[in-house]
Amino acid sequence: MRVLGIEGTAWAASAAVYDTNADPDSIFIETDAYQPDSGGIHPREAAEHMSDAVPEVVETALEAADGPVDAVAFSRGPGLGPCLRTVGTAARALAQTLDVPLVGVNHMVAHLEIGRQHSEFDSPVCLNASGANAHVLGYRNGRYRVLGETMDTGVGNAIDKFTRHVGWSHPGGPKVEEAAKDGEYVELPYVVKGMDFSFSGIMSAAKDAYDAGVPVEDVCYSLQENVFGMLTEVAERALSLTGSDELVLGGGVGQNARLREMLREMCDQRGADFFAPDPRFLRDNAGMIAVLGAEMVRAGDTIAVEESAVDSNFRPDQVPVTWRSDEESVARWREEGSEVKGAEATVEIGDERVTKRRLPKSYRHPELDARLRRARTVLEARLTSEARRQGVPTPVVYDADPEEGVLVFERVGEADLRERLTAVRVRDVARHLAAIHGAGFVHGDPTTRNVRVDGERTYLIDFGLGYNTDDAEDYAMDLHVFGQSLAGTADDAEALREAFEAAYAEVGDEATLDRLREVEGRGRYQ
Ligand SMILES: C[C@@H](O)[C@H](NC(=O)OP(=O)(O)OC[C@H]1O[C@@H](n2cnc3c(N)ncnc32)[C@H](O)[C@@H]1O)C(=O)O
Ligand SMILES: Nc1ncnc2c1ncn2[C@@H]1O[C@H](COP(=O)(O)OP(=O)(O)OP(=O)(O)O)[C@@H](O)[C@H]1O
Ligand SMILES: [Fe+2]
Repeated sequence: MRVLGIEGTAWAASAAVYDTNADPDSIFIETDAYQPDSGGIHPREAAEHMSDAVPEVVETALEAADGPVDAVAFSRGPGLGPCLRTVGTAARALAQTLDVPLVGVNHMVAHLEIGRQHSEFDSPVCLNASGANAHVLGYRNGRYRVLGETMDTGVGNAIDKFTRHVGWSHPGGPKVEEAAKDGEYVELPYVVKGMDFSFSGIMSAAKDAYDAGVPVEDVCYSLQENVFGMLTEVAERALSLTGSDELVLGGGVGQNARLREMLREMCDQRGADFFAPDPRFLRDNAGMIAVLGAEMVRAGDTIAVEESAVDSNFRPDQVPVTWRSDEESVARWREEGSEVKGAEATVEIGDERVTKRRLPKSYRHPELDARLRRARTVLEARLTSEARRQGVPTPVVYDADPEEGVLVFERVGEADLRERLTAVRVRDVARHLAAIHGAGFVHGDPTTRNVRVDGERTYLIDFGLGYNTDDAEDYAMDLHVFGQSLAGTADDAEALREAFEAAYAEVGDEATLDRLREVEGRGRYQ
């Protein structure tokens, strides 16, 4: 079978024909890139580029193919509305002219599937680091579940906004990478909430630092260290939560050598496998659309022209994954022995006590690493005890050594919640979170792995990402993080989530639930 793929969500007018009998690595891709004269991508101009360039790249791709095509696959979203509409129209016309089926591909799922296919991994955690998006995903129960994502802009767009501020042309990512080679580390914000993260604080701090005269190469270097450190950390959290030992990378920012180096090093350090496709498959390209399009055709997943409207907010978790079996799953935790490897720490489990060590992470800049380990150890000791005073079951803290990053706790529970999920326990967790929010702090990482279970009793552990706050947004993020961890680890995630929110509603502040709705409804494609 031969499938024509067409890509045109933002900057790349691209076409490729994938022949399922040929090696997917060798696929011929024709791309014509839009380059703005000044500033960032102008949606109208980009759409004009698409209407000029798409027919040409399609013609070139069809000429390079060995014979007629059996289907036309196109990016239905997410992306810029004017571009999507232009390319959608071209794809529909072509499918009708050639009299072949039409396939509507989710661009973000294509970014991760190309890595999964080339890697030949079974069911990896997928990190999508692209211009308008940043997600950590894992397949479970027929969908790619979003385990974590940016709470504001995509990672590439965040970097590109900084480079516009300093007057560099679009795209900024490669220029930051080049400038960073001569830079030294300066402190910038670092924001991770469970497996979610945010770039707005770090980006305004980077602009301020530049305006205050910090050498631009130092700002670039430090931006990369923090932003990619955050992405690597959340990828590791996803590996730890799901028990997976495979990671694949996707998206245009994945072309950055420092990001790839950090991810590889993190995976090496925890004994996981890492795969990043070639740059031509990382940036926007029609090869990935054609390859996923072929999988979808094989699964009978084609669409009628009348139902092929584009969707600029098309989320990856909206896609029914027809081409993979329902039985497959990213989650595959095993029995752990007396030494547990978490995302941040190794935990030695004794009969009565556990010793948690935040060992240095070699992928992280040593200064950032020391700062995070120290601060999190202090906070974890303080908030674990503070939660107990609020009546929330937590382990007793026996000893804390912030310089070494070591904590000694009472051993609690028989298992992690992810292995014993029930509605009763999930409601209990909601009440614990309401209690600590009422006392003016957040847990920061309430996942099904950071709750220990003993009969019906549930204990909160791992307060290292907690902090004092009276902002409803922060409380809402605790609920959001727990909901996402259910999606990644539970079979009946929806029902459990409802039970969780209903229990929070009974005892917690209504404003927090209102804010949760707002957080979850927020458009993320800025
Ligand atoms: C929806 C779709 O239109 C969008 N596409 C997109 O963002 O293009 P993509 O090719 O995946 O990524 C482009 C981004 O990738 C960044 N980039 C390219 N090379 C880079 C490098 N060496 N280091 C860092 N960033 C880089 C660019 O600065 C730009 O922000 C997306 O996937 O989010
Ligand atoms: N006090 C405790 N009693 C019993 N088991 C514990 C205790 N603390 C930690 N564990 C076990 O060790 C695992 C990892 O601990 P913890 O979550 O504190 O480490 P981490 O590296 O921060 O992990 P992650 O960031 O992946 O959640 C827990 O999921 C739990 O199984
Ligand atoms: Fe993309």
